[in-house]
Amino acid sequence: MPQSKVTVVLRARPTEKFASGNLQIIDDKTLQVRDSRLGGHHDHQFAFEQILHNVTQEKVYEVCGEDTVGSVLDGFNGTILAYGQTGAGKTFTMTGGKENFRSRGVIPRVLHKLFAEIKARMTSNTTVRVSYLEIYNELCYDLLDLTTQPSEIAIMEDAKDHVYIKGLRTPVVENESEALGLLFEGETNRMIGEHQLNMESSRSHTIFTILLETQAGKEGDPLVVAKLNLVDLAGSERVSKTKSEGQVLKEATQINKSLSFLEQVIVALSEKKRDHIPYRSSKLTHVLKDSLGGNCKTLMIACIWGEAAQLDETVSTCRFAQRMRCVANDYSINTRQDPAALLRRYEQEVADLRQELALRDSMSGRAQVTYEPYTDAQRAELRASVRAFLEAKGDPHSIAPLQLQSVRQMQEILLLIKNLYLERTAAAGMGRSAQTLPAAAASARQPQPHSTAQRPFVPPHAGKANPDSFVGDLEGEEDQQMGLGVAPPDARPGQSSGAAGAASTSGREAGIGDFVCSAAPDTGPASSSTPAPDRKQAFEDYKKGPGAVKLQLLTDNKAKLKLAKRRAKELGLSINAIKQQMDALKDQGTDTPRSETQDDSPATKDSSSQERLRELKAQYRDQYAELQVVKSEVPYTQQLCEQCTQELVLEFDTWYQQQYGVHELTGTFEDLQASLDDPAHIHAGFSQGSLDSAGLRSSLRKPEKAQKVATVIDIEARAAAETGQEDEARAFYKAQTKLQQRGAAGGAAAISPVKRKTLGPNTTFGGMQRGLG
Ligand SMILES: Nc1ncnc2c1ncn2[C@@H]1O[C@H](COP(=O)(O)OP(=O)(O)OP(=O)(O)O)[C@@H](O)[C@H]1O
Repeated sequence: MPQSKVTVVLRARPTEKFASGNLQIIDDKTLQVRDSRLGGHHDHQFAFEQILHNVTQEKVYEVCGEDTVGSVLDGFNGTILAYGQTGAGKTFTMTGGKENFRSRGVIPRVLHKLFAEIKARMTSNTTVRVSYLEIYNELCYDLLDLTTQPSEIAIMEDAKDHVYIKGLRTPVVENESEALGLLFEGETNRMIGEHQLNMESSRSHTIFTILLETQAGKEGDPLVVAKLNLVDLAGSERVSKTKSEGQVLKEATQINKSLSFLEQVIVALSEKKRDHIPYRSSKLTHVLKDSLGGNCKTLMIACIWGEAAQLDETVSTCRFAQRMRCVANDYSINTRQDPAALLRRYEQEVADLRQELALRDSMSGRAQVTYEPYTDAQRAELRASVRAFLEAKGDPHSIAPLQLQSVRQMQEILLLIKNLYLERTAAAGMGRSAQTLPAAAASARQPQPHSTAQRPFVPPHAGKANPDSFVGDLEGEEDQQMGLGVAPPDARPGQSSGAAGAASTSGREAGIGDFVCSAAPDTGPASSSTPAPDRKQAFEDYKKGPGAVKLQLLTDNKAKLKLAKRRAKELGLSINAIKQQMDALKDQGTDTPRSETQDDSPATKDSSSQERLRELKAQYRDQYAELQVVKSEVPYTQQLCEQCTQELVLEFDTWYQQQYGVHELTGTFEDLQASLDDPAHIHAGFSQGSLDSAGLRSSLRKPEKAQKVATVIDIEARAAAETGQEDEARAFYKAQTKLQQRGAAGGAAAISPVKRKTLGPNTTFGGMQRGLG
């Protein structure tokens, strides 16, 4: 498998205060950082695949994006990842300025190139899907569908340990403009906040994924599949500089924490002897597992802000970048078999071959030959022929042979003959045993305790078998279909199938048809003849004995889950009530005409209302923050409950089988699960009256930027039309206009095309008020 190290490119955000005394770009691959603040000089040299300073968005795309598109279309996974301190230009690099065609970032340019390339390749049939994941405060959100709950989104791994995300929408996009539309829509749904270093700081990590499936060969051939992750990480921040407080501070803590997990993974990957890589320590590292040390070509854009005041952050970004350069990825073309297409192809092949066969048969006068499975009537007819053949007296060479017509018919004949042979051998063997060991032969007809593996072959009417008379006994054997009457290996008393079971109790004369390869009845475990108790009953006993510890764990987890749900419900109700009070206060403020005759003066009333409103806002904020925490506990605990239940049932089944020598379980998982579930607790989800998370998130988003986003009809987009970028500009402009129209038509109800501000003093509470109002 080819291997390559992660490519790392440095991009410096333009600034008038570039610290040229500290930062020296030695050549287009080397940056020297001189830190003289601690007295003396500390020089660090950092190497990159390329340094991009004062370059256009187009140049960034050429260096970082262009090759990736071709490679993804060839079936290699790709990742482009922007990393760096807050405000260093990650979002600008990846998405770019939405209002401005010229400043569009890597993602829109990749989309353009991708569709242009698909069109140019023509030979293949490619399906493009996109998804947009946001990881905010360690919870996953679908930026293309805010109604999806974080608990419905799960990071999974397939049989080959490749990561995929369950529960995330992955709509098919037919063209560039549709894909851009989803990108812009997702962008407006991102969580952003405001602090000292960035007025629109991304408070979450986002991954825009393009999934490709190409049918390169004929139907049924493996599909070439690949995914391209375009990652905009939240920026690391020093809260002393950003002056974050409240919710923004909490977010910063989460962001820094998840970036340090990312760093731990990178450190582990760059150490050759490490065999455990802690991918599962955070959602971000788990989602990026394929991109970091996996099957993927990965490129990182390290974004820096080259001012003296940001020197520490620049050094730490460069250090991280150096570690990243040591990470090696293996990559190979990915293929996937589409079972439905393969089936369609085989069906077609079978149909073609049948037609061919029918044509050949009719040309050679064999029109009556059938290739379908034998019916009972056909089988009876064949049996009669075989019988006639076997019973015919005289010189075997002069007997008229059976007319062979098809492979299927030959198989039927061989099965008939094999069955007769087996029965005859068995009958002969029993005849001998009966002479030497009469007691053993007699006991073989009795139920014996033994393990399935040691079960002897027991003809039920051994003593009566007459090897010479078997042909006549073919009659009445229809039901068994030549040995299909074999009793299942774990047949229990009264369950032996076909003639074997019946014959063992009937005492009628033995017939050849009765001699089937039947196991003797299974009466219990290898070591004991105790019959197995009912599985459900046994489960009850198990829960009091060997399963007691696990059951206790399950009970504890269920109690925790119940508590968390109850608290979430209380908080939901309380938040709703607070909101109603806030609305009422606001209405009073605007609707009630003020009267001079009232006891309290308007000024006093006004200030007490303001005071009350402030209190309510504070309560709202605190309870909302608590609700977030409580709600993140629910899916986790629920998962623990489900895991405990599963383990308890599986461990019980193993125990039950060993204890009672049972080989095949009669009940289902659900039978036993039902006795553990309290459906009201486990599956109820959030109760009515509580706010669901999507509802709550939506209620906090506001339609503030939709107009701005698309009212700017970009002159450059039109200019581009004259400079050969017409298609690209048109797609970009179309996607923006669509978003604008949806925003204008839906207002607050069409909540998706809005930008959302999170709570917190730095983001101004007015943002939240507008969202609620
Ligand atoms: N190369 C650039 N050219 C012009 N403007 C830029 C450039 N890089 C960044 N900016 C501007 O700097 C500001 C911050 O950039 P951006 O939001 O992309 O930073 P970020 O690294 O994503 O920050 P955060 O981590 O806080 O989200 C934006 O106003 C952006 O337009």
